[in-house]
Amino acid sequence: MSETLRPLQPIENLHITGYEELPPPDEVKQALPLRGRALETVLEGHRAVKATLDREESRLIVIVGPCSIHNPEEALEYARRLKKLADELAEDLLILMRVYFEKPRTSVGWEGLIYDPYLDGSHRIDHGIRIGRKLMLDIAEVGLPIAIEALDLISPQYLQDLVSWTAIGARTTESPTHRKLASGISSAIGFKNNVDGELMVAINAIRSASANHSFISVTGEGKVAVFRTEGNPHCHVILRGGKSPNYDAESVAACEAALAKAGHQPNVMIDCSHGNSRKDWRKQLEVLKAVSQQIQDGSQSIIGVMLESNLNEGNQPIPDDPEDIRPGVSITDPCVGWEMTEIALRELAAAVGPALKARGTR
Ligand SMILES: O=C[C@H](O)[C@H](O)COP(=O)(O)O
Ligand SMILES: C=C(OP(=O)(O)O)C(=O)O
Repeated sequence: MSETLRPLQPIENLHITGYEELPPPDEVKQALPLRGRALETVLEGHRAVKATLDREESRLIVIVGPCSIHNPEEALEYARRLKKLADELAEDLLILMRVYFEKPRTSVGWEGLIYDPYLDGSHRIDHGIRIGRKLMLDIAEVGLPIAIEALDLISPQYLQDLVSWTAIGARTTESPTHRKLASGISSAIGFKNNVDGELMVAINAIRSASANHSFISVTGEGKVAVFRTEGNPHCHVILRGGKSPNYDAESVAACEAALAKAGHQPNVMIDCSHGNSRKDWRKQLEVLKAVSQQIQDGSQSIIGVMLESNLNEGNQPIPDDPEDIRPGVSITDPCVGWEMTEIALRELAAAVGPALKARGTR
């Protein structure tokens, strides 16, 4: 299956062991088309998130779901449960599901469903893209808008039409190529502070992604091309903690001030996980409560929260035999289990609803 690159010069491809061609994005999209209810879900997701960032609507955006998805059936079961909850809380919360397929590792580790769908190091990216796209279509068909992290610079051509909100992660917020990509992405996009907790990289990322750029990518037909962008007008910050947490009112106010100084909208999302939870799922609930309290106390800049949640709580190392993976449990960062997720989001909606309504809209 894998072909070997024959070097033209003895200095080329010294460390490349082979390659496989992928079908062009349009071919995959034609085989797995976005239409009907799924298309309506994506469009409504785009509209509602942007309306919230533009302060035309005042619900709280909630990005909730597994740290990473490794089992499509379990992800769909999660989506069905979440859809019911999203409908129940729709007056106060705009709920999107985290459908994270590409994991940025600190050093090495499983890199997500797209990169290694069989969790065995075979890296069947050709299968991963199709499996991922099919699952995204199924989730959108259920009626839940989708949130992803854009990590790879080419895979958006295969998948991004299904996405209603995008994140650039802590390890790539400072990357010029990701900022350029973000400038051309159709959905609203959140930039995390970096892993050390440095905020200015996210503010600079917004400045960059709001501007026009040119970069190299592939077309739907699979041809290499120069893409020109006009800049993304719907960028915001995500505070995810770093060396220390940054979800407290003082950190949020500092972020608000930095955004205002840079001439950007004071739109801040809080990630309850990662550096803010010290990767302890119980602490995510504490962070969520503290953020809820800030909104009740009148915060105007917090437009959303992110929660890592799965069918079952906690996480697990990937066993040697993927058959031994415990069902519904994260194989990356620890997640809140479903029962606690329901309780926490119901409490959040009841607590912040009146304050959000009092915020008003333009
Ligand atoms: O969200 C997931 C992880 O925090 C991220 O991919 C880094 O994980 P790692 O430090 O375990 O590699
Ligand atoms: C990798 C993630 O987060 P961060 O970039 O904040 O580490 C994530 O949200 O899955």
